[in-house]
Amino acid sequence: MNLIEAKIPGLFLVENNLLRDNRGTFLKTFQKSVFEKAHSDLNFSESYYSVSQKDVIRGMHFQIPPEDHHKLIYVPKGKILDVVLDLRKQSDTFGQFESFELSSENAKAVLIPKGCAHGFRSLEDDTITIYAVTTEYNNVLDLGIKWESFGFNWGISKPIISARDLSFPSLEDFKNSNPF
Ligand SMILES: Cc1cn([C@H]2C[C@H](O)[C@@H](COP(=O)(O)OP(=O)(O)O[C@H]3O[C@H](C)C(=O)[C@H](O)[C@H]3O)O2)c(=O)[nH]c1=O
Repeated sequence: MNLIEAKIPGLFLVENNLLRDNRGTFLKTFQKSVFEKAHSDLNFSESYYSVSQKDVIRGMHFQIPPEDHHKLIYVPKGKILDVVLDLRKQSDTFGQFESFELSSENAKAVLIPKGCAHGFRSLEDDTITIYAVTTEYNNVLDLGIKWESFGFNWGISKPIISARDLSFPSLEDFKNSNPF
């Protein structure tokens, strides 16, 4: 398990060791002694997963203070194009994004810091995405940025996307109320 810091400070690509034998595969998704080198306050409060058909886009999501959270993302089945957007006004990479291909085959994960928006495009049917977060869900503080408003090329113009995600403000409009 190896954490590689990305261009966005506090964002890490996690390279995992996928073990295979005649029964199938085994992969460790979290190890405190390794992850605490990245974030000392990494205490996960809850975890959930979604199943997505090809060309679903979920995002861009985040929770605002006091319930903002770090987020660990991995894909035990299928493949996603994972996207992270830095919303921290004081960050050198404010407004910048990074993307990673996560799949059951490459066994990679992404550790996302507080103050960043997260989303992904599913690249295969029946893709399972697992999320672990360091605060519990709060439907009032769970907000978003519109998927096509910050300059990222998703490679698709008509994704399968929720009405809620379509209703999010653009990055430009969000700037007026940005709490990060
Ligand atoms: C997270 C959560 C959601 N919900 C409800 C809210 C909605 O009615 C429904 C689905 O939630 P949402 O549409 O936010 O799910 P996704 O669009 O898949 O969002 C997920 O994928 C993106 C990429 C992320 O980064 C989010 O952290 C993650 O929540 O479950 C709950 O009742 N409890 C919960 O803890």
